[in-house]
Amino acid sequence: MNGKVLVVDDEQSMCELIDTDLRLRGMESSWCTSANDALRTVQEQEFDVVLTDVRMPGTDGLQLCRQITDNRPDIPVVVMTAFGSLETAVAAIRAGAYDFVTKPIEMDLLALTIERACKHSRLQQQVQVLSEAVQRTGRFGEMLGDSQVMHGLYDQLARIADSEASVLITGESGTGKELVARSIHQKSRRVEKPFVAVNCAALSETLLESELFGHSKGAFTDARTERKGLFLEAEGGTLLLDEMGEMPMAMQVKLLRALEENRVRPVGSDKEIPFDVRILTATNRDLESAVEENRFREDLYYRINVIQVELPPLRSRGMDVLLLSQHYVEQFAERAKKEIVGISEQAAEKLLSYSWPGNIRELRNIMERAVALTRFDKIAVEDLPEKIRNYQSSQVFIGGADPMELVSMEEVERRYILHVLDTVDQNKTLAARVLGLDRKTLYRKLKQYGVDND
Ligand SMILES: Nc1ncnc2c1ncn2[C@@H]1O[C@H](COP(=O)(O)OP(=O)(O)OP(=O)(O)O)[C@@H](O)[C@H]1O
Repeated sequence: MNGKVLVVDDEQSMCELIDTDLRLRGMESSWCTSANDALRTVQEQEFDVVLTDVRMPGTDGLQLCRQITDNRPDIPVVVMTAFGSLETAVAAIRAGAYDFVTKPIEMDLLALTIERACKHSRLQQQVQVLSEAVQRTGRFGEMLGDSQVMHGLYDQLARIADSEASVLITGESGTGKELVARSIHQKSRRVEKPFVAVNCAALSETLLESELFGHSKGAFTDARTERKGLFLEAEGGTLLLDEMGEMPMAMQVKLLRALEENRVRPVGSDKEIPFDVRILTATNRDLESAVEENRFREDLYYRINVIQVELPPLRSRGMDVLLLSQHYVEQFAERAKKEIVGISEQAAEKLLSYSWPGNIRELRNIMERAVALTRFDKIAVEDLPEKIRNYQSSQVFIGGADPMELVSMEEVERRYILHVLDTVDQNKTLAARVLGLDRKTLYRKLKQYGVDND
């Protein structure tokens, strides 16, 4: 056990007894015999928990509890009440106490309560830090994230925002590809001009062609008026072709021609119109395999993939899960006019160990639901869906199958690198970014481990 406890009791012998016991359990501890002394000590030193008796001459334990929760809400207070005095216990909780224990004190139970309170206090501090981080750092445009892998991404985005090169944005569904495209546009010199996005999977081939290139009046049955098309609507700005992997083959040919010539020919027209648009594409498909299987044109692939931006899955972004959760809780709580400050420690643990197949979109939906459901001032485990509550994570078992097995640092490194690779679906560029290694070093290490580097 670790943590620092301030024990307050007007009986010195009681203070000494608890103090000694807590020290034996590995905790740090100090004691005072009056509430006023305690208030002073809390201002001078940092504590994880205050444990106080209720009945004391002068300022009593309940008043002390009120003053601490008003001035230092980050320090949980545990109150000691006499056995059978339930009213006092209720009054203590109302005064803001984290929990209570009854006298005569059962030391194991007290230690457990204090341990829980310490954990709670640490989480509170973490939430506070996260909340400040949401306000302050870890942002690129509208994107949030303070993890190493996200900072790597922000650097890359800052470098490419002002170039004119086509960018292929890849990543699992819900990882923020559209948001990245918007951010690139917002940071580029095209920012004053339009950003236009089109979902290539949502339209049939003919509709997609007239959506992108426009059509002349009477070009087909429904074409009663002339239409400009998205390439021309985005003039001077940026066009995002989303779900590019779904684009029909015949359309791919037409798109390639337009990109090569920087001109579009509206459906039913014989005039070609030049355009000045930066093209961004996004896909959650593996386009390289699609090229190999002849489902995607190789020439178009090279044309759109001048620069590739790979978005890491949420499960490889570490504490960003909590940062984003906190952000959405604040957003939805404000909308619902509910007083919710954050996420309970237990709920945070569940969120951190879940695998997030639907990434940030899934997390956003889950937080919206949790805010609507919760009856507490913090999102609790019961506010989370069953799939998260019951999720069995395959945690990194650095020690291997046998928990008693002791291994060398080198072996720990090998196991961790392989674990990260598994987590990002064997994507070596992403794994290198998560690990903070350059690709060459990662390749060298994988070669040492006998992993195929193709
Ligand atoms: N880093 C981030 N910070 C804040 N919100 C994010 C972040 N990434 C994604 N989101 C939010 O998550 C949701 C999904 O993002 P987006 O639509 O950009 O994902 P996508 O990868 O394009 O998904 P799909 O492949 O399904 O089209 C949006 O509500 C977006 O605002």
